[in-house]
Amino acid sequence: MSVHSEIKKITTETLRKMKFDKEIITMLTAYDYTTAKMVDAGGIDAILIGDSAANVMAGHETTLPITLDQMIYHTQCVVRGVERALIVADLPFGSYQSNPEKALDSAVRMMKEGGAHSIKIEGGKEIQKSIVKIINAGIPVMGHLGLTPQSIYQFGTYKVRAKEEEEAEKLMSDAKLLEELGCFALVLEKIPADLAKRVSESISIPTIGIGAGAGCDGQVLVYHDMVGMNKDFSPKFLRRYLDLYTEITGAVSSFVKDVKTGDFPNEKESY
Ligand SMILES: Nc1nc(=O)c2c([nH]1)NC[C@@H]1CN(c3ccc(C(=O)N[C@@H](CCC(=O)O)C(=O)O)cc3)CN21
Ligand SMILES: CC(C)C(=O)C(=O)O
Ligand SMILES: [Mg+2]
Repeated sequence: MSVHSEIKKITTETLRKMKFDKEIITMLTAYDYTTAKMVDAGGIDAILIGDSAANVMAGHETTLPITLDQMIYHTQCVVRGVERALIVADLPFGSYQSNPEKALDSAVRMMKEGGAHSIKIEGGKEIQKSIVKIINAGIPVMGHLGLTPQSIYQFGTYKVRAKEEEEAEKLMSDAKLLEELGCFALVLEKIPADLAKRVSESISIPTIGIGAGAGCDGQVLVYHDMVGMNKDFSPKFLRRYLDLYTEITGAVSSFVKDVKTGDFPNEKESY
């Protein structure tokens, strides 16, 4: 890496400053080199190698089956495509919940083998010791509260979280705890907009929302959802910027037609 790098890299400190300057933070997922390159070139601030790879890459029903080895592989692919964005990698289900030592081992592997710049883990007070252990090793941690998909079998549904006062209060105190522990940012997933706004105003670290309204310090979406590759995922919080499902199936059927009719390859496309 050149010392005289032309590109200004985004760091956890950059995100902190963005909140201070009231500049809204953007994050998208990526799981592979080619996509990461495009997302980075589009000017995104942070790229998340989400455990949503279990869904959009592997076709699983939930995020639970993806392994640490698989997440490391996706992270390695993304890292090769990124020049500017901050790289955040999800620690998958089972790689940090059992004890702080295991959590640190998983985080270290994600940094050392994966090449991530930071890791994200789901939960608050329950995983406090693990968060401290990881941060003490010099690894930046992004928190994740609200709808935490690794706990889906406990929740039972993907409905909005923290609508009731009790859960909202726990979320607020977890958010303050994550700030105190030294997390550099925090994802808020599928919670009422007014709660997300109150949380964002109550802590100094940036909040990045998904289905958490405009009061957050940043917004994140799953790449495949926002480019319209996912036909069967239409939550209210999603904005689709392309209809790639239609575009790509159309392109495939044109290729099929051109080949079957003998139109492709033509003379110019042959040697
Ligand atoms: N493709 C994809 N996009 C995501 O945003 C995403 C994943 N996968 N996988 C991991 C988590 C799971 N997430 C989810 C999952 C479901 C809903 C959701 O709103 N589902 C239903 C409503 C469920 C209900 O009300 O019971 C919907 O409206 O589609 C939202 C976020 C967000 N993450
Ligand atoms: C939805 C985002 C925040 C996530 O955790 C993921 O993509 O796995
Ligand atoms: Mg995730």
